[in-house]
Amino acid sequence: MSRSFGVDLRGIIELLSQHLYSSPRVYIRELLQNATDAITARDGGPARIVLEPAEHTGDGTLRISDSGIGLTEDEVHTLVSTLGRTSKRDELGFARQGFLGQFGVGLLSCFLVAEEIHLVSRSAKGGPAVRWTAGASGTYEVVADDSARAEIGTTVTLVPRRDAEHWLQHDMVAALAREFGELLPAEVLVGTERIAQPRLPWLRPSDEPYDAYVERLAGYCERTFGFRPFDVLPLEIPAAGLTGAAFVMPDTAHPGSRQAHRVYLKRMLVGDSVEGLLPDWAYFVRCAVNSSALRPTASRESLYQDEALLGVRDELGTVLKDWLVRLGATEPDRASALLAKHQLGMKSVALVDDDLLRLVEHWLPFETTDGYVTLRQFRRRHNSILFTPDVDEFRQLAPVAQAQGLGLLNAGYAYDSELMRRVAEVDGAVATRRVVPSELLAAMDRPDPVVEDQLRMSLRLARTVLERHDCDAVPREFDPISLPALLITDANRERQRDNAEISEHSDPLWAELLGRLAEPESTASQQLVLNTRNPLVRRLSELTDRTLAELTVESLYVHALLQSRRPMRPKDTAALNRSFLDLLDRAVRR
Ligand SMILES: Nc1ncnc2c1ncn2[C@@H]1O[C@H](COP(=O)(O)OP(=O)(O)OP(=O)(O)O)[C@@H](O)[C@H]1O
Repeated sequence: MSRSFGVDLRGIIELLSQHLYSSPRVYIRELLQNATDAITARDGGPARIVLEPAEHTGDGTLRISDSGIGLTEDEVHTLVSTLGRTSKRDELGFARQGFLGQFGVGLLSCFLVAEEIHLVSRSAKGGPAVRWTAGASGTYEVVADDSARAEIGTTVTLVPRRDAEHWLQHDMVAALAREFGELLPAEVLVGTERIAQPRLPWLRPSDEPYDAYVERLAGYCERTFGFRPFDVLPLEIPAAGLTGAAFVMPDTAHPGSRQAHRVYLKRMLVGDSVEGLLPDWAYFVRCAVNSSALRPTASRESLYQDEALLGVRDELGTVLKDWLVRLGATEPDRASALLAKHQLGMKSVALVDDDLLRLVEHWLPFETTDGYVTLRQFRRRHNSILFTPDVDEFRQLAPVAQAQGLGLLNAGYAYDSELMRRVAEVDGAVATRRVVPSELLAAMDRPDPVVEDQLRMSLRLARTVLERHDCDAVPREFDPISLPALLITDANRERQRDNAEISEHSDPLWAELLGRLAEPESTASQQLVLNTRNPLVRRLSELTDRTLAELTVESLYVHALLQSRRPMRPKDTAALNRSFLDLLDRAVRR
């Protein structure tokens, strides 16, 4: 007698195909999963799954037979014919240990490729064999037929949907069975070809030398992820029934790139681009793992975000961190090569992890006025780290700082300034300090009073010219001599505050100097520091042509602005054009 599922089956199939499963290919996974679970439930019986694709059955159908526990007629009614019913949960609805399935909808995925499903089964519990036939239209039939099957187990036959015939053909079935079921703990055959290999590739047989093991895993990584790993780490978390391997990528990876791990749950593939297994900072590591305790989402294509997954993520993060610290201690050259490639990730972890902070201090080179050196080397030379939080500011201040014998570090790249703050938190406030531009000003000498006097008129003129740029002119003697002027953007109020800050940390001489520098009458937001050692600046006082003197001052301002690499405002561009073209005009006319 034909019965109805009592639901709109076509609607459900459409729901599954469009919103749950990414592709019809998952039907093979669901069939393999049911066969494996049935074998597990039989406990101790033969473990054999045979897939016969269309070329083998000869009638376009696919047959999959297992030596599992089978189904009685009653079970076919209650379990197979009732959507959402499953034998793989206990009375309280918890997933039963050892089984892959849990939702009671997997068999329906066969309707993504099949018009009809035939199931013939004989139960290990006894009773006659039973035949179940269901159509995608939503009807099914159950018939007890003792002659349908002699051995205990189940055979499912799929009659293809129109246009889905290719899903049931040999090459497709073999490829999918290999992908999903390669590690299943049963003998899996497609036709006569054996698919499953019982050994998890990352487990090391007791007689395998460690080097050969690492080499074998490197080959596995190349085949699976497409890169030869920088290093291979075996993984084991007994509490999560997890074993596997982590592969460190040899080249720069993007910190924002998606994690893509190959994950098996109870030896069935979940996917090869599964996310969420490692902390975000470990973006340069790929894992292949099998776990018996983590849970899949309903689609079985990703991991369910629960406490167990969070625990695993933390533990794997610790394993990777320990490895990094060990590498730094035992193989410093390799550690620094790795750090150089994965700087961003390392820096981001170092912000929250002191072990990694030490590693970064030891091995990561930073741009400084001493060239590329590590934080540790820099601190050894200068006691504390004076840094700029901005690359442009570093470019502008480095030559001046260098000439004054001050060590300056470029902390203008991602995470650098935060790292400096972290070092100060861990090692005390004096360990690192942000440079304030006026600090450099403080390190420069005031000009000789005679020179200052000679330049008095020029300075007055310069202040008048620069007023329209909201800029003050300040004379100082500094190196390098070749640099005529340095532009310091430092709003007055901000400067006062910075000065107060420096006074707290500096010796009394500096504090006094800074006190003198806090010229209260100046409210300009910028200062053009004119280098009184520079010949061009010196010659300013000799100019009798006022217009030429004004043009020269404006050119010095624009030049210093360009040097500072700050954005040009329209009025700056106008000044650049005016001064450059007028000077050119004068030169040509002469
Ligand atoms: N090959 C089989 N041998 C024995 N029982 C089977 C077989 N295939 C399906 N069943 C029974 O039918 C039930 C429903 O199967 P279905 O694949 O729809 O869901 P499930 O495997 O329980 O859960 P999931 O939706 O997570 O796959 C199973 O719980 C199982 O009891």
